[in-house]
Amino acid sequence: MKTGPSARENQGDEAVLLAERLRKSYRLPGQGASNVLNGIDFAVGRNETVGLVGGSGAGKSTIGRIVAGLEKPDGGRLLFEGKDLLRMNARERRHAAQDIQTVFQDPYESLSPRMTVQQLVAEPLVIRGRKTEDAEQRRELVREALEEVSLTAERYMSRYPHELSGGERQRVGLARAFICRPRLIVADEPTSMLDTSLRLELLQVMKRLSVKHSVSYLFITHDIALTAGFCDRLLVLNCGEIVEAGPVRDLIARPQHPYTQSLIGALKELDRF
Ligand SMILES: Nc1ncnc2c1ncn2[C@@H]1O[C@H](COP(=O)(O)OP(=O)(O)OP(=O)(O)O)[C@@H](O)[C@H]1O
Repeated sequence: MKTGPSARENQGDEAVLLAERLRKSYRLPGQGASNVLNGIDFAVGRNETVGLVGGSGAGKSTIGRIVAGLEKPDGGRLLFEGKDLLRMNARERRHAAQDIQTVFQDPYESLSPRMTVQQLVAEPLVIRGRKTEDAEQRRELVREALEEVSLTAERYMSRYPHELSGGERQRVGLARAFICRPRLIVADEPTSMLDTSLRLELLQVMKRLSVKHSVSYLFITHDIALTAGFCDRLLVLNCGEIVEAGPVRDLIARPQHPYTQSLIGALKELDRF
């Protein structure tokens, strides 16, 4: 296991995503710049689920937004399958965006209330502008995508987001993410609005789909307990630096950095509660 701010694992060759020296700061009116990411390095391997853990304000979602193309870093490199996402032209970036999908914490925010489930799940195909499918073929792909997340197509296709439970909405979000067969999914706290049993169910569906479709996840969470059975590897982010990185079981069993030790310690305290 490697610790320290420069902990970059030797995954460059097979990495789906490779971040090098990523920097980001925000400037608020009347205040100086605040450094959120201080030159971080990490990799996500092919078919790998990498957990990104850390406390509130550590910079986790900032990383997620940068990888998803929703925000630009101030510096560094971000290679997706060997190509630098930060140096692509608009057309290349749009193309890459289809291979990198997102699932967010709040499905209310990410699903348009005016679209039916059928339209929502089909939308990425429409955006992609695939000429190969007609409306009937698209409907069939939506049906398959819904069945894959264990939603019966007939029951759900014509519903609107407000007619779904929180867990169902997150499954629709997953179906939307998977329908274009991405290679990487950034999942930012996808389960945090669900209760414990729904949380586990959603993680099981996510795991099943990633194995079936060979997808890698960058799984962002403040809850290290969730990562134990779900992630292959963990990155621990504290104050804009990756302070520790390694296989999830090793890292939880033998945390090296004091910050990781405090996260694991809090977990054990909770168990005793
Ligand atoms: N658009 C913005 N303008 C100014 N500051 C921002 C902006 N977005 C994020 N920040 C600040 O950057 C820091 C990191 O935010 P980020 O959302 O990445 O943290 P996080 O680790 O995801 O936290 P949480 O677990 O609470 O969601 C925070 O201090 C936040 O206030």
